[in-house]
Amino acid sequence: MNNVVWTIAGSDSGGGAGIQADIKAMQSFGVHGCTAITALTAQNSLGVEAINAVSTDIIESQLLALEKDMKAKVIKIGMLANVQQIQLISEHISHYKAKWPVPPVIVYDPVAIASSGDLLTEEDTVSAIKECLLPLVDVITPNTHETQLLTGVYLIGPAAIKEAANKLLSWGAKAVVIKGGHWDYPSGYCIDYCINNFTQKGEEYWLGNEKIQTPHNHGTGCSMASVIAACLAKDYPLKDAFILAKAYINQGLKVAVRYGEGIGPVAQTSFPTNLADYPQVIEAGSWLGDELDFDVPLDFNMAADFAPCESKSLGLYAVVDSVDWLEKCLQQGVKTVQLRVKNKDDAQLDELVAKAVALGEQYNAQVFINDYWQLAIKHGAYGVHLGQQDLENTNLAAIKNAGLRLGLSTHGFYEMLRAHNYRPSYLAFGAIYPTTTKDMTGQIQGLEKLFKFVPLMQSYPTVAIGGIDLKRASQVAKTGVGSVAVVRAISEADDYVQAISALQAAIN
Ligand SMILES: Cc1ncc(COP(=O)(O)OP(=O)(O)O)c(N)n1
Ligand SMILES: Cc1nc(C(=O)O)sc1CCOP(=O)(O)O
Ligand SMILES: [Mg+2]
Repeated sequence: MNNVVWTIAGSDSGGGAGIQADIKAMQSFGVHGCTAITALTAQNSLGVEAINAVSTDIIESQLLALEKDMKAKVIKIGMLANVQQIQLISEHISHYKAKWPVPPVIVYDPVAIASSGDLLTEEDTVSAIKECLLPLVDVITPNTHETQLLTGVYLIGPAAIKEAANKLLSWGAKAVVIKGGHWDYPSGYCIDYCINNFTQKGEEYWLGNEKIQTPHNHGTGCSMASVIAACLAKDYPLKDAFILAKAYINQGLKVAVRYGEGIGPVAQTSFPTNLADYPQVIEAGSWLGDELDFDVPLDFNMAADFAPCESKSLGLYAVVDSVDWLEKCLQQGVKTVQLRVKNKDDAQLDELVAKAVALGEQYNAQVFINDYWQLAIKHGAYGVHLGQQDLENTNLAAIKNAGLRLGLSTHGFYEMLRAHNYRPSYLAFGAIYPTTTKDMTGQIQGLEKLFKFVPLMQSYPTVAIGGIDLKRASQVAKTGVGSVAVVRAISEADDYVQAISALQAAIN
């Protein structure tokens, strides 16, 4: 695995921002940071005294040395001190994208030094960024001040944020993260925006949390972009990298201290493990969603705090596609079962759900119905299991008011925090391993992430799903997850009775 990330940026003699912050933030996320220095700034906690641009020859010699031996998976670009530097870096990036066996992902954090905006106010600088660099950039991460300088859009509200982000996309960037640390909208909150045309067209995300009150925030921009770069190098999707970067900054701001007379640097800490440091995923129907003028989908009716499950540990969880299999599992003592049927007509479904609910009652077990929440309500099921894409067109209030439990699927940090908005009855993490039961391309989490998800969501019953077989079940259980959900490990076993008892033993 190539965990090399380069930072092409300026040195901050005060140690709080630039190259110095980048390497520390990258280190916190377990990637190796290499550097090509573009400027030697003379600064301390009171301000910037000088910016000494490094010559393009010296920058090039650093890039050539790295290219020969330590190619990067992700390149983070920070301060570029003049048009010549922008042109040089653009030429090199263009060569890497064309010639390297694996083209690097480019994260560009435009730096308008201090609050004066010096480096981004020259017209030729902005044109060089637009014309040469932006078409090569995968993710640009300006703060609101830098966004205004680059786009000319005055950021008075959410519509203006979107307009500016779309301008940056139209100039070639594949994704835009606008850091809201300097934006006080709504008052007392820090709201960040991301639009991603990188993997999927026009996916957008808003994150928010109450502003952390500290003057010691030097280096937050560089650190946030470096964490995004590090996470992308570790194959996190951008929406998860965005979440983790914000959580890391929140964690660092809470313990930041001063080292000189002036503003101290954001503290460089470690992978965020405290839920209180994570931002909120802002959604339609929430208070912050209303403040940001989100449209509420027609069939959606927000609800949170669903009925709890009897126990925090749901044990072996059989996911089956027929009433016949449901009964076989119940007969073997499986206490959590899900009816997951696809492609049946309405009349058949009604009957299947009615039978599944009756069997659950007969065996005193928790039967969840996948997808068909109206039928689950109609027949008084124990609970409903829904995916993230179901959330927009489900009347959650109806499920809650009927007293049904709600289980939610999550695939990564972003979806986990989104699900947390609804305080469901349990959270499922998947797909832990590759599976042939369902196309989970790009959504395989692995055990390392499961080890992070479980303690963050410790107030919920938790479930792991995807590619879990008898050999893997005990490893999965060691993460502390309260339940292991399987399809093929039971349905394709040579002897399902023996498989169920072996899985139960492995989990316990
Ligand atoms: C326990 C559990 N976890 C995740 C899923 C996946 O549900 P969903 O996202 O609704 O996808 P489909 O199962 O409908 O394809 C699940 N069913 N059970
Ligand atoms: C139905 C399902 N949902 C998943 C998710 O990650 O949301 S993975 C999955 C398939 C699980 O099947 P098996 O145990 O055969 O791998
Ligand atoms: Mg479903």
